[in-house]
Amino acid sequence: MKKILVTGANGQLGRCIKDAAAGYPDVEFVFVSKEDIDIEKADLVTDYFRRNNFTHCINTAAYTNVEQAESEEEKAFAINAQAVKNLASTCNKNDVVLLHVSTDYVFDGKKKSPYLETDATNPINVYGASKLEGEQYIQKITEKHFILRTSWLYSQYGHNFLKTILKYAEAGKTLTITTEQTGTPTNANDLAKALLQIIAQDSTGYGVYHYSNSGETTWFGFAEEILKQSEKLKEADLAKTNHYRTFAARPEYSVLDNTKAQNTLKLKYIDWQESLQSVIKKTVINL
Ligand SMILES: NC(=O)C1=CN([C@@H]2O[C@H](COP(=O)(O)OP(=O)(O)OC[C@H]3O[C@@H](n4cnc5c(N)ncnc54)[C@H](OP(=O)(O)O)[C@@H]3O)[C@@H](O)[C@H]2O)C=CC1
Ligand SMILES: Cc1cn([C@H]2C[C@H](O)[C@@H](COP(=O)(O)OP(=O)(O)O[C@H]3O[C@@H](C)C(=O)[C@@H](O)[C@H]3O)O2)c(=O)[nH]c1=O
Repeated sequence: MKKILVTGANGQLGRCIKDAAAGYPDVEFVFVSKEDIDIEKADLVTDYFRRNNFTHCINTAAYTNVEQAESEEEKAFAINAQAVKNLASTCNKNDVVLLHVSTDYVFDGKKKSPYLETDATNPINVYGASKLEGEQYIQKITEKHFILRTSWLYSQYGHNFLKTILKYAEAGKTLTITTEQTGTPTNANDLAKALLQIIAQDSTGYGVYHYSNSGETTWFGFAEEILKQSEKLKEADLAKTNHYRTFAARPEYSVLDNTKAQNTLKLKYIDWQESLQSVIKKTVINL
């Protein structure tokens, strides 16, 4: 029987995996939050693996505040790189398959067509650099790994762009949204299902994969679609900018090419606008 450890259980992806896990009654899931297991504490992690016979570990725990990472570099690397290094070596020692989530922000965004897994990485912010180092440790330390790079995650849970936009709109605030970056919004519920599908089909095509919804847009385009679909779009309250000031630089273009995962892992790709509809329904009710 498969026994899957899921870290970062209270984060948005962790919570989406918990929902998706209901479709797998024959699998044992163990969800741990930071309060249960702080992944920075290597001894705790080692001991926890010793006491449990996990077959898989899905690591969703991460430092994800892109802006704050610029002034908390040490903390970002401790969680996204050092802790991941320890997790990889514990998985390796216990013959546990590690599924890890990474980001489009490992790229510099200078490309003009979707990024392939083989394209050179070159992060332009601290968060992206820390996530890349985490990826590199995994690749060096343990063969049995799947690293899924995704982009612009949103869901009905946690903090994300979709919820920020809906809250601003509810409060009647005017939104000024950047057109400076192009990428693909990805429903975290779709990613959760994809991760569980990889495990269910006993895939052994270990390596790095790109997984996002399909299509592309700017953050402005994403905000506009959120407001349209939730019937809150008032043109006068939504403005474009190409000078939105931030601490962290972000890649100008970070669309991910999903062909490898489609062909090798047989993962289905869902249009981002179509996928947004299901989350909008849940999120509006939850606000
Ligand atoms: N959100 C996005 O847009 C994208 C995310 N990703 C990646 O996807 C993954 C999931 O992201 P998402 O669910 O959105 O992120 P969240 O920030 O919602 O969740 C991350 C979780 O990790 C927990 N965590 C932080 N530090 C530790 C620690 N030391 N030990 C254990 N748990 C810890 C956090 O707890 P607490 O809040 O208490 O600190 C939080 O619950 C991450 O790897 C992220 O880098 C990739 C692309 C896009
Ligand atoms: C809130 C807001 C943001 N923006 C801009 C800032 C930024 O360029 C862009 C996105 O803002 P956010 O800070 O919400 O998103 P950001 O934290 O950059 O999102 C990233 O998170 C990490 C974890 C990832 O891995 C990435 O894939 C990506 O999803 O929108 C506006 O233009 N107007 C606004 O009102």
